This record gives sequence, structure tokens and C-alpha cells, in this order.
Amino acid sequence: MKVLIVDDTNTDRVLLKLYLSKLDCVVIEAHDGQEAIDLFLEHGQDLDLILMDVTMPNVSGIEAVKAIRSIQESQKQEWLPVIFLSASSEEESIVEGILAGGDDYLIKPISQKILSVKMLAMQRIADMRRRLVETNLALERLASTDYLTGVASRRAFESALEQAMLHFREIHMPFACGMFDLDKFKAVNDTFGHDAGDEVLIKVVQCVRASLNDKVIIGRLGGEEFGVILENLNEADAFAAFDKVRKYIESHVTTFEGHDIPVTVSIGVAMFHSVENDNINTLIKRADQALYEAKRSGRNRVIYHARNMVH
Ligand SMILES: Nc1nc2c(ncn2[C@@H]2O[C@H](COP(=O)(O)OP(=O)(O)OP(=O)(O)O)[C@@H](O)[C@H]2O)c(=O)[nH]1
Repeated sequence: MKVLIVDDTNTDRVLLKLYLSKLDCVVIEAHDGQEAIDLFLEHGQDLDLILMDVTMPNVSGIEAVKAIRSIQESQKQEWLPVIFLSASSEEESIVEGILAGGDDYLIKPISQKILSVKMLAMQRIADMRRRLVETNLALERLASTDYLTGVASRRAFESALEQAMLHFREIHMPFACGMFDLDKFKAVNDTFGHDAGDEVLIKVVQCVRASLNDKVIIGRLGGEEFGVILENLNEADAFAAFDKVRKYIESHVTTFEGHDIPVTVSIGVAMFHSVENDNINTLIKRADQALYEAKRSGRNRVIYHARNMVH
């Protein structure tokens, strides 16, 4: 454990350091609140605990902890336990310490045994929080990824579109949203089975990556409907890129249990025009209208959404 000891009294610091070295802790020391804040800024991410005296000249322990908590909040940092150590056992002082952001309050002289079990309790909470953060990250990953194809979920795709829109705001980088849907895919499932259909979906995603690039943002918007974001290109380039995808898919059949399963896709493309007249919903809607047109006019084609396209 790495512990920051903050105390203006030399003897108290030396004693604490002695206790903590017996518990195999790495100790760093500050002589007042300001030095504590500075050391926190320097070592914050590696610290496991702060032991903070309350009454100190210039910046008090209470003020230092308030400042540290506010830095942590603004930088969305992990929880770091703080235990106040004070000679004052007054109710008001304890209340003030906890309200300032302290997690516990021990009265000097400190019992070595009590300090070590309090540290154990803090460690337990820290472990619990770490597990919670890991679980949340895992859930976040699950929610943002399509289990079958590994592409972004609809929600994650929409937030990628938001990001592309922010880039557009900053550096006016044009981008296209393409939506594609497998043609007559129900017939694939009906003829070859659902597992074969799944294999086709995986293969189609591979084809999109192979024909564009490995890093391209693809999202699964529904059963057999996908979205693709292409940044930094004009309308003609966007159309050409999506037509390349269409041709690539058409010429790469999926082989499943000895059967060749050819598929084609219909693609609708819309460009993000302006922050004033467009948003994520209207962009998706326009790409969807173009996709509908691609289906209606015979499938296996790319339709670019012209501004005057009405349905
Ligand atoms: N294998 C498999 N099939 C899926 C999945 N999600 C959706 N589907 C199937 O996709 C098919 C979509 O069928 P339809 O909406 O009728 O469209 P379609 O047959 O592709 O016809 P068009 O889109 O008009 O060309 C349905 O049979 C769904 O069961 C999936 O994850 N795996």
C-alpha cells in the first residue's frame, strides 16, 4: 500500500511512518495541507490511502481534503480513502472532517492496532470498488458490441456518429453514413438454416472491413441491417467506397457446410451536410430512405440520398 502521511508535527509523522513500515507500506510525507495537495497531484494515481492531520498552519487538513476531493471529481478519478487523525474528539470536528470528504476519523494518540484494522477496512472497500469498476467496464463492453459479428451495437454506433459530428464541428471534416441491408436474407435462413445465416452475417462484416479498412466503424442497427461511418471524404468518394463494398460482398460467397451461399446487399448513403440542418437522427433517416430506394429499385445497389429525395 502507498500511503501519504500529512502532519506538521515531526514526532507524529515519525511514529506513523514506523507503524506503517511494519505493515509493509510505502510512505510519502507532507508537512502541511498545501504540500499534501501538491503531492497528491504528483502521486495521486498511485496512492492507496491518505492519513491527514486536521489542524495545520496555512492550509488545514480539512481544506486540503476538500481541494483533493474536488480535483478527483473534476478529473473523474478513482476513490481514494482519507482518514483524518486529530487530537480533537469533539463531535463538530468529526462531522466537519467527514463532510469535507474524509472516510474515517481517528483520535490521537493513535492505536497501532486500530489504525491497521481501519486500513484493512479501507482496503476492503477499495477492492470492492475496483471489482465494481471492472464489472461496469465489462458490461459497457458487452452493451457496446454486437455479440455475433463483433461490430458496434446500435447505441455505440450512434455515439460514434456523435463523435464524427463533433469532428465536423471542429475541423469541418465531411463524413458519410452508409446503411446496408442484406438482400432476401430470409431466403438464406429458410434454405440453409439460421446458423448458416449467422455465418453469412459474419462474412459480410469481414467483407466490409476487407474492402474498406480494418478500422472502419461498423454498427449493427438491427437484425440484418448495418451502418458504416466513412470520414473525411466527399460525396463521389463516399459513393465509390460503398459501391466497392457492394461489389466485394457480391463476389465473396460464404461457404457453410459445403454449400456456397451468395448474398448481395443494398446500401443507402447520406452525407452529413451541416450542424444547422442535420443531426444524427436526420442523417440516419436520410440514409434509411436511400436504402429503401435501393431495395425498391431492384436491390444490390448503392443509392446516394439526394437532398430532394422524398418518401
Ligand atoms: N441467421 C440470422 N438471421 C437473422 C438475424 N437477425 C435477423 N435475421 C433474419 O433476417 C431476415 C430478414 O428478413 P426480411 O426483413 O424479410 O428481409 P429480407 O428477406 O432480407 O428481404 P429484403 O430486405 O426485402 O431484401 C429474417 O428472416 C430474420 O430472421 C440473425 O442474427 N441471424
